[in-house]
Amino acid sequence: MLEVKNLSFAFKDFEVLKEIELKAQKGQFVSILGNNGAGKSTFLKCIARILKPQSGVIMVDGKDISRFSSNDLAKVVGYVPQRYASTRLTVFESILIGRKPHFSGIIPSKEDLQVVESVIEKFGLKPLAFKYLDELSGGEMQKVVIARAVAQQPKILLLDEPINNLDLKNQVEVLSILKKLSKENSILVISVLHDLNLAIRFSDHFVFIKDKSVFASGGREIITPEIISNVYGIEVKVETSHDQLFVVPIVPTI
Ligand SMILES: Nc1ncnc2c1ncn2[C@@H]1O[C@H](COP(=O)(O)OP(=O)(O)OP(=O)(O)O)[C@@H](O)[C@H]1O
Repeated sequence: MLEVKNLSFAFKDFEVLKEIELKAQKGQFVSILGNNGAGKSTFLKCIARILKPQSGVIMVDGKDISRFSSNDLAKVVGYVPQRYASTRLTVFESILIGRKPHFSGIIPSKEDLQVVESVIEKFGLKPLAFKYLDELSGGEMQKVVIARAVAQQPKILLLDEPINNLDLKNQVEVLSILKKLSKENSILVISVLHDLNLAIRFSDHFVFIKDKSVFASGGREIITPEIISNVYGIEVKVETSHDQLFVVPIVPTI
């Protein structure tokens, strides 16, 4: 469904990504992993067409996304950035804007309103629906930004560190919603995550970026101490508990 071929990107002469390859299918939850500055956000921005790669091609269902109109792209790819500005909109209005690519005129349809209502419900945002965004906490705002991208109903949902402002309960809740969405609505979810253990818990596919390239890509079989130690430059153990894998950093006793 998504195929990234030979993608390279540089900021002027500073090369960030080199010959990146990725194939992913609808219904998958893919985690993009790697050190700070490895190029994870840059990779998502290339797929979202915010940045234009110097070479390579990004195909969705066999079509090159560089040829899509902005509106058609918004129906296919949703993007939740790492940082976002707050505006003087209510939570309801902000999520409704996510439906804009689907409007036939300037008035939202009954279906648009129903989607917004169900997304507000799903994210537990009903009590905040008519609050202004600049009155929200960091975590509440983060949920709204994700909810808006979900209301957009894209085929591919890109999220850049979607849980970094959230408490543990909300981290699990948001990742559970995204996981359910990927399975039930056959959406391809691609998320940059820093919490390896939550990434392992929720993802079907992992992409480790190191030295500008894909260092390893695959399922649970690539969650090994060798690969993780190599990518992050820290010694780790990988343990199994309750049928789940856990990455444990080996920290010298202080
Ligand atoms: N607008 C820009 N101009 C020049 N260099 C940039 C720009 N944005 C990012 N970079 C550089 O590109 C590299 C990759 O940045 P990117 O944000 O993609 O990394 P990341 O893996 O998402 O990092 P983090 O985990 O810290 O968010 C970094 O070295 C960064 O300094």
